[in-house]
Amino acid sequence: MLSLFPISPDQNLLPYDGEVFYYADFFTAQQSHEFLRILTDEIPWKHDEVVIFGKVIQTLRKVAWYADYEKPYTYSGRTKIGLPWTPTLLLIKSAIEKKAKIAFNGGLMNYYHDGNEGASWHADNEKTIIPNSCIASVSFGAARKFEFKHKQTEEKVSVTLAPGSLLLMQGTTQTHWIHALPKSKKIMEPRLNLTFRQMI
Ligand SMILES: O=C(O)CCC(=O)C(=O)O
Ligand SMILES: [Fe+2]
Repeated sequence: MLSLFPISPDQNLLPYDGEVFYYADFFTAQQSHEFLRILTDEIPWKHDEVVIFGKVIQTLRKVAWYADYEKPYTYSGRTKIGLPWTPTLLLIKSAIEKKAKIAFNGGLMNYYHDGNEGASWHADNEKTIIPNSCIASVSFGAARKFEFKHKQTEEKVSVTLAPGSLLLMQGTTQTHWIHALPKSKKIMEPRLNLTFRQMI
């Protein structure tokens, strides 16, 4: 849903049980364009594999996992070894670290070819993530709706993630809320999303 007023960056988007901060113009339109072009080419995007009821299923969206010194990361029942950071990713990571005032040592990157691809409801609360740490999500390409749902009350909060935006999810967000990137038939353009994380 479009809001008449820009969301204040200092305003917590969640009403309770977590903290989510949104910065619409973290990167300029020109930077976003460049990062989309470079990262689309330089990241070795691969379909994700998830284990559902013991079966390995390939997801439509493509992913890549980066980390400091080849840290293994267990996610959706699969263990992955991180790729070494590229200069472009390090540039983005350091800009975000300055804003969030913390250091990230891992990142799950997502590539959605168009609105037929999304991310289903989940919380990023794997054992390999530092509990209640900050997850920083950067978006380039198509603007997409991103939703939060409280695990008990089922209250929903949604935000449109614009190209060049930064979303910080922190505090108890992953304990009490799940999130999703809903599919939308109207969206024809690709979207690239980088989620920087703090791993144990
Ligand atoms: O694409 C997004 O905005 C979110 C992806 C996500 O939730 C994740 O990588 O855990
Ligand atoms: Fe997530």
